[in-house]
Amino acid sequence: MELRLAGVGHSYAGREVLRDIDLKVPEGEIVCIVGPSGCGKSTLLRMMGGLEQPARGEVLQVGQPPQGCLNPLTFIFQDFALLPWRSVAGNVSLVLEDHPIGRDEARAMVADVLGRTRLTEFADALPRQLSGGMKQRVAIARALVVRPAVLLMDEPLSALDSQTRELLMEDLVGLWTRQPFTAVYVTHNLAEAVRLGHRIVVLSRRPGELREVVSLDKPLADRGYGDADLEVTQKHLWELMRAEAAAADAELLRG
Ligand SMILES: Nc1ncnc2c1ncn2[C@@H]1O[C@H](COP(=O)(O)OP(=O)(O)OP(=O)(O)O)[C@@H](O)[C@H]1O
Repeated sequence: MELRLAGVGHSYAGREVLRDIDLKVPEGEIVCIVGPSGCGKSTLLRMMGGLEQPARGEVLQVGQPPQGCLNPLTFIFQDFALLPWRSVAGNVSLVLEDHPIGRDEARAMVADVLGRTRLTEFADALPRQLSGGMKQRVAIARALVVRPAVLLMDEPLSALDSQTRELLMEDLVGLWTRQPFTAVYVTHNLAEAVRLGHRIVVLSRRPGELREVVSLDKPLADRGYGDADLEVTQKHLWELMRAEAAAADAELLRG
């Protein structure tokens, strides 16, 4: 299944935050969204996930979700949102409880996803026994267990230290390489965008408009830390972002 946005725009209390966004999220690709603070990245993600309706334009779901999909549009947020009294396996299995799935099948699905996210040996641990990075891995496992059509990630690594972020980026690349998924990934971090994005969408300052879509052909598995090719793209993204930030500052001065 892919997502298509056509002429999406939105305002809050008369203040325009998004303008005329046309965008495609193709099946099996990770689309990163970057842009200056307050340009509407999270708002756009919420619209893609159906949490909010755009005032203008439309978000279309094209094609079928993958077989066995229990929740087509699944979010992963920055703050993990784990239940502290449930184990790792218990937090993951929670999202299966509202579905007509037998106990054995649910157990097999949880075991599979814990294996894929390298959490098997932590299945019985409680969230308080885990580091921030491990907690976010549990949140990723919980999102994957429902076999989403599109994973919607809002700065999932931004609360973590830089080493942990690096490890989790490797995890996401490994997960995608073994079993490609479709995702939208909102981030402030341009290094994350060039590591994870097949396409990187650059939004302008508010009201967020599509400034540029950068495609990166290099396979995710071949993109490494400090990769020279990626640095060229990262620099280009930074030039775009810097121009937007400077223009936003100038507008503030003009009132
Ligand atoms: N529910 C809401 N009601 C009113 N204004 C809102 C609401 N949600 C967001 N906004 C405003 O819309 C604008 C865009 O917000 P949004 O969080 O989408 O931007 P962002 O690009 O994700 O920001 P950041 O990079 O700082 O996380 C901001 O000015 C924000 O204050």
